[in-house]
Amino acid sequence: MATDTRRTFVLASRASTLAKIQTEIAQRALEAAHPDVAFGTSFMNTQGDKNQSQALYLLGGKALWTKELEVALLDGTVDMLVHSLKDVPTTLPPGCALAAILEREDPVDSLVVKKGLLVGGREVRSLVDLPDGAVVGTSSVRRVAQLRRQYPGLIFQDVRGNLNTRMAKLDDPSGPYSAIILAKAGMVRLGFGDRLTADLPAPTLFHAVGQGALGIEIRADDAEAARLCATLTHWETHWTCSAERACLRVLEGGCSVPVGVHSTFVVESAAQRRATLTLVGTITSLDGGVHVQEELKALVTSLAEAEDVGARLAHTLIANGGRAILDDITKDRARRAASADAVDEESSKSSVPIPPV
Ligand SMILES: NCc1[nH]cc(CCC(=O)O)c1CC(=O)O
Repeated sequence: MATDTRRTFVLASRASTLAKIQTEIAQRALEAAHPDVAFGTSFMNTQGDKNQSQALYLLGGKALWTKELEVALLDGTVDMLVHSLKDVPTTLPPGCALAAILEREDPVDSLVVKKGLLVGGREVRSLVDLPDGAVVGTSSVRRVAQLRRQYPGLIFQDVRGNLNTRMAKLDDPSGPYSAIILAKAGMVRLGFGDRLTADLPAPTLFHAVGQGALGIEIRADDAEAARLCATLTHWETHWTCSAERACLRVLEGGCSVPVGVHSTFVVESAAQRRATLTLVGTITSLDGGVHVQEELKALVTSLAEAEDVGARLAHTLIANGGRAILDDITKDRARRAASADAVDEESSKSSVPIPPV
């Protein structure tokens, strides 16, 4: 089928600096692969960008960053949504489909220490260098749950806003944060790689499902967009991230549940698409008290087999203590959402602490 060269494909994303950079990455890759086709861009603010006061945990994490974009996609205003894959719900709305998953950056979480911070006259190089009572910013329950367990002396506090805003809050001399924790991929894409103090790989932090990868979402019936996007897919990333997403789909969570993963994908044969996939999954209670961790390793020869590894891992996690943790979280969220509704608009603008301790 020949490409309709008269059509301009509009790529869209949130309007944050990171989202724009990511959209440009996708646009450049599409332009390189399809020099005869025209690609444009469009940027918009989503609910997740607008609601900066309420804890992410209470907002529920469902389609916060994607919904408005999907409306524009489905009504034909735009054609391709460029997302951080970790922000894409595991089940897409009817009529939407993931058409590409680009090669993953390092999915690790990293520590960023406040500019010029000294403890006992020394530079802070890792979390162990921080004194008891130091405030560490992160708005992810996954990070907080896992770190509370290992660093009970530290105080974890919500920090919202796009990456630039968070960095400004960190470096504010009168601000509370000694350090913040962010996804390395976003920092590198933004050109803030030199601010990363230390990586926090598993088993310190199991990263979020899909972290570090970009996904392109299209209308499910747009065969032409699908064909253009398919050339951008990095199959190793696609299979790995699809396994992670299959796990999270079974756990019925979004970015608001403390689920972490660590994946390794060893290609046995690129020509035959055969690989050994090792997936570690974790579910941690919000106070860090209970941590369930399971590992599954399998030879996979198709996307479906990779997804099956993820789904099976989820069932093992559920059976071995994960169900109780997830049920507690559901109950806790309902209780907190009810009490948050009761406070007035003004007081809900103060920073909302993350979960119960
Ligand atoms: N929800 C925020 C978000 N979504 C994607 C990234 C980073 C880039 C990536 O994971 O690809 C971030 C920021 C962060 O977690 O520090």
